[in-house]
Formats: sequence, structure tokens, C-alpha cells
Amino acid sequence: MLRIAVPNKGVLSEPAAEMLAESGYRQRRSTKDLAVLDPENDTEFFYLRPRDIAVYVAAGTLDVGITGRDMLLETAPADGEGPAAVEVMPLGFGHSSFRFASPVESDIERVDQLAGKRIATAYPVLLQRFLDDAGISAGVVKLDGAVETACRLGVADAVCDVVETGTTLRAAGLHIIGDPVLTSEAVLVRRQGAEEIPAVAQLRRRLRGVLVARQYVMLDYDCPNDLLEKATAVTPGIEGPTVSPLQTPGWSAVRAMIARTETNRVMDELWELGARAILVTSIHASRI
Ligand SMILES: Nc1ncnc2c1ncn2[C@@H]1O[C@H](COP(=O)(O)OP(=O)(O)OP(=O)(O)O)[C@@H](O)[C@H]1O
Ligand SMILES: O=P(O)(O)OC[C@H]1O[C@H](OP(=O)(O)OP(=O)(O)O)[C@H](O)[C@@H]1O
Ligand SMILES: [Mg+2]
Repeated sequence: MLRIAVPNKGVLSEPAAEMLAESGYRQRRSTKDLAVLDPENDTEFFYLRPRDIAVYVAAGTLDVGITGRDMLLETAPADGEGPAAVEVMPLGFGHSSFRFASPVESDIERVDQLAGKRIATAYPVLLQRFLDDAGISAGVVKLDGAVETACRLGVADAVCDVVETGTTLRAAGLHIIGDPVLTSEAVLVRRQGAEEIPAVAQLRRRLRGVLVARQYVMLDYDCPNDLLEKATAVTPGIEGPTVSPLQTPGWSAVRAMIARTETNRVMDELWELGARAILVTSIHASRI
């Protein structure tokens, strides 16, 4: 039986469950359910705090889990201090960055000016590791959340926090300083050194299938044979485009996957080249 940890709350919770459902697994009906059995896939899901997921996976109690890269690194044991969980694959949602910010009216504008200051964060391990690597000595104020308010209330001079749109920072009168300490997204994790069991390999293929279906579209077009070389260079596909003869002499039909974000640019380019009947369709599911 495969045992999978899924975030029970927070921004990662819904998209993680959605991705698993799209991958053909049964998911919980109510947000109060703590576990769900999926007998058809011989799998059990456990709904846990995203911050705790890597801990269960590292201990070997659960085979794999979905959590944020930042949370995985925050809970990782120091080198040689017990088993760790490691990232297996990024899942394409829950993007954020972990960054420093200071009050707009303060004189802290660069990371090196954080020396001797108090920095509030909900990720003290990540922050301390960064400060050690950068050779900056500063005070770390550990908070549980709503970190942005710490400066206004006088417990910190700056913060190091998760930023997505930056709205929360701006509303708190803070501005970003320096480059991101870390860029994060939801990731699949498993125990370091764990042998790949067939059920995990299948889960990964299914998740990758969903990622491909979300990131790519299928493109079909008709093309004069003398333009085929140029046209297929624009649409190389993943393993090469399918080219089949059309009944109209001198023309071929081409089929290839392209990145969803490139759709209109590629269609315009093909049209300019002389391709016609250019059609785009969504991919419902895939195994690549
Ligand atoms: N806009 C966002 N706000 C917060 N976290 C985000 C955002 N976008 C992505 N994430 C990611 O989600 C995870 C944080 O999840 P969550 O907010 O559930 O945890 P938490 O803040 O510790 O818990 P809680 O808010 O319930 O106290 C991190 O991996 C973070 O990088
Ligand atoms: O850049 P933004 O799009 O504004 O998003 C980032 C904010 O969202 C998160 O808070 P959350 O809602 O998880 O509350 P918390 O701080 O209490 O955990 C995070 O800690 C930031 O405060
Ligand atoms: Mg939060």
C-alpha cells in the first residue's frame, strides 16, 4: 500500500488535491477528513500540515508527500543528523519566493545592512543558514505567521518571508531588499536513499502526465511539402512531429505538441510561412 502525505490546509492544499484527483486518485470529500483510502489504486492519503510533511516522509512512516520546497528545506536535519526527505519533482503550483523586506522609511536598503539588526521570520532555519553563508550576524525573531506586522509593532527591524504577489508586504509598508533567498513551489518529496518502488514510479508518471497536459497543447496544420522543413523547425514537438500525406497533392498534415504559452506566436509564424488549417486542441491526459 502506497502512503502519501497531502497538505491539509493553506494555499497548497486545494491545488495538491486537484492534481492528485486529475492523476486518477480518490481524494477526500470534506476538509475535515484526516485520511482517505483509495483501494482501487492501493493507496492511502494522509492530510497533514505542510510544515510537518517532510518530517513524516523522512522518518519513513509515509512513502512520499507534497509540500513546499521552502518547508522541505526548513525541516531538513543538519548534515548527518538523521534521515532527510528530498525533492523528487517540482509540481508547477504554489510558486513563491523567500525574501528580505524592510520598512520603506527605514535606512535598511541592502542585505549587508542587516548586520546587527533583528529579522522576523517563520522560517528560522532557512534564514540562519543564509546569514551564516553570507557571514552576516543578526538576531532571528521566530514568529508563526503574519510576519509582516513585526516591524510596525517594534519586535523586528526587517523580515524574511514568503512573497507571492507582494501585496501583503506593500500593505504593511515594507519593501523588498536584495535577491530572493530561495524560490519555491510545491514539490513531491521522498525519503533520501529510498528505493523507487513501482507504485511511486507510477505516481510520478501520472503527475508528469498532468503537468504535460497543463503545459502543452496539440497543434495540427496543413503545410505545402516544400515548406515542411521550415515549418517543422518551428514545431519540433517533444520527440519529433508526425507528418502524414494529405489527399491534396503536394501538401502534408503535421501534428506536434507545443508549449501552451507559445501557442499564438507559433500559429502566427506558421501562417506567415504558408501553413493553413492551423488548429489547437487541449491535451486531456498524457504519459510521455
Ligand atoms: N501566497 C502564498 N502565501 C503563503 N504561502 C505560499 C503562497 N504561495 C505559495 N506558498 C507556499 O505555501 C507554503 C505555505 O503554506 P501555508 O500557508 O499553508 O503554511 P503556513 O503559513 O505555515 O501555515 P498557516 O498559514 O496555516 O499558519 C509554503 O511552501 C509557501 O512557499
Ligand atoms: O505576496 P502575497 O501574495 O501577499 O502573499 C504572501 C503572504 O501570504 C502568506 O501568508 P499566509 O496567508 O499564509 O498567512 P501567515 O503569514 O499567517 O502564514 C505569506 O506568509 C505572506 O504573508
Ligand atoms: Mg501561511
